[in-house]
Parts: sequence; C-alpha cells; structure tokens
Amino acid sequence: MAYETIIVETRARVGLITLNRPQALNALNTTVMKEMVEALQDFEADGAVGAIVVTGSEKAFAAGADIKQMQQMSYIDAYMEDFFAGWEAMTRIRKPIIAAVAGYALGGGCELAMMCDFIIAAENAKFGQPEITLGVMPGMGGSQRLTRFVGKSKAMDMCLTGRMMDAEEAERCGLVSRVVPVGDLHEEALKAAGKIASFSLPAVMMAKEAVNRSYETTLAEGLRYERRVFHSMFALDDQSEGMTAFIEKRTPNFRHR
Ligand SMILES: CC(C)(O)CC(=O)SCCNC(=O)CCNC(=O)[C@H](O)C(C)(C)COP(=O)(O)OP(=O)(O)OC[C@H]1O[C@@H](n2cnc3c(N)ncnc32)[C@H](O)[C@@H]1OP(=O)(O)O
Repeated sequence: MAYETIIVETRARVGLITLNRPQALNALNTTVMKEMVEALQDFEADGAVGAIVVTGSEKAFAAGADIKQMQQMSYIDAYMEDFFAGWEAMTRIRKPIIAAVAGYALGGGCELAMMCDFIIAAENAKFGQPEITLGVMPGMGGSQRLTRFVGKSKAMDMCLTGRMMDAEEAERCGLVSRVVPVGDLHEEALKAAGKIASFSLPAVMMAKEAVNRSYETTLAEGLRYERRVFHSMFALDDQSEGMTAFIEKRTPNFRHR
C-alpha cells in the first residue's frame, strides 16, 4: 500500500509508522489521519505484528494539526464533519502502540503521542499545547489526556500559557516513560516494541486493556476487572507455556493463543 503522508514498514513482529510531511514539520491534516488509522488497522489485523511504533523526524514528531487546513474552516464545517473525531479510531487499536518522539510534539502532535500507550522521548523532544496562541484550545484530547498524565496544575500551565516542556520535565512529570539520546530513539523504541511483541499477544492486549480501564473506572471496579481478566488467562495456552518454561528453565515459545 502506497501512502502520501506516512511510511509504513514491518520489522520482526513490529509495525513501524513514520510521519512523512517534512515540509510542514509533520503537521496533521485529514490525509495523515486517514492514512494513520488505515495503517494501524492493517497492523491490528496482521497476525505477524505484535506491537506498533509511531514516530516522526528528528526535528518534529508532529508540530500539531495543520494550521493551513484549519485557518479557513467555519464552525459549521467543523461541527458537521465532527472534525478530529476520526482520530478516536486510534484509541480502539488493541495492540500496543509506542510513540517515539524527537523534536516538536505540539498541539495535535502532543495529543497524538498521548493517544499511544506510552511515549519514549529523545533528549531534544519538546511537548506543548500551544493552541491558545492561535486563539483556540486543544481539540484532539489535550485538555483531558494531558491533565490525567501530569495533573491539573501543569496541564493548566501548558494549556493556558502555551509554553513547551522539554524531555527532562516530561519524564519528571510522567508524560513520557523514558528519555534516550536522539540517535538511539528509533532503536530503543523498536527494541521495546520487539520485547512486547515477543510476549503472548493476548496477554499483552489484556494488560493494555486493564491499564486503560484504570482511567475510566473506580479503583474497586478496576481491581475486580483486573482479577476477572487475570482468571481468564488460565484459559490461554500461553499461560501454561510461560509458567512451564519458567520451571523448566527455558525460553517460552508463545503461540499467541
Ligand atoms: C489539534 C488541535 C485542535 O489541538 C490544534 C493544533 O494542533 S493547532 C497547532 C498547534 N501547533 C502549533 O501552533 C505549532 C506551529 N508551529 C510552530 O510554532 C513552528 O513551526 C515550530 C516552533 C514548531 C518550528 O519553528 P521553525 O523551526 O521556525 O519552523 P517553521 O518555519 O515555523 O516551520 C516550517 C514549515 O512548517 C510549517 N508548519 C509548522 N507547523 C505547522 C502546522 N501546525 N500546520 C501547518 N504548517 C506548519 C510552517 O508553516 C513552515 O512552512 P512554510 O511556511 O515554510 O511553508
């Protein structure tokens, strides 16, 4: 499949999607959204893929939604097409997605990274929700997801001042899981995704679902949900294989079932 705005590759059970609009610092327009969702859905359906990495260039993961596309938009256009709602398809992908972020992750770029399951950042990464400087506010989840990641005070600071946060601050406040040298970013993200993809796919997917559930429910409900999903794992061949391999002191041979 040939794409206009992204590059799609598969490497040893890992699906890799690279944003590829260098002339616009990977700004996210409707074509990017459609292509990204299509590529993710293809990886979701591909039994040979166990985890996905989404990345950009060394200068920009993505500098936000495409301001040139939005500038002419009217309220009725935005409302009738439910502008940005298409990105929600990304959050329905059940396989794990890692965002590998170097350079700018601003506005929709930061929001795209937060739609992934975790973020590995290069030392030069810069995160921000600068929409306020354009006379608007976040519209792809920034006011909601950023607040859950970093808490109200810092989210207010980011959304109301439009300032950028560097990689060190982003790691300190829990927005990113780890920071690596710029030159190591892709290798580290692919390594993490490869490790995840080596485990039992249903176990990985159930773990992702359980962690995500914690955002949407009470602690008591979440704990009950976790316990029930955990019980169900004893129906997996991979549970038996994983535990037997441990006892036999060998590497498990997961069959993803
Ligand atoms: C989804 C929502 C609702 O939450 C909304 C958003 O995402 S709104 C967008 C939020 N993002 C921004 O406001 C960032 C805009 N970009 C910048 O501030 C700067 O480009 C920069 C600080 C990221 C980088 O600056 P610099 O190195 O000086 O590069 P530029 O010359 O500014 O940019 C190069 C080239 O890219 C175009 N560009 C950059 N960002 C966008 C964008 N978000 N949309 C469209 N085009 C963008 C920029 O216009 C330049 O193109 P040319 O003018 O050379 O054609």
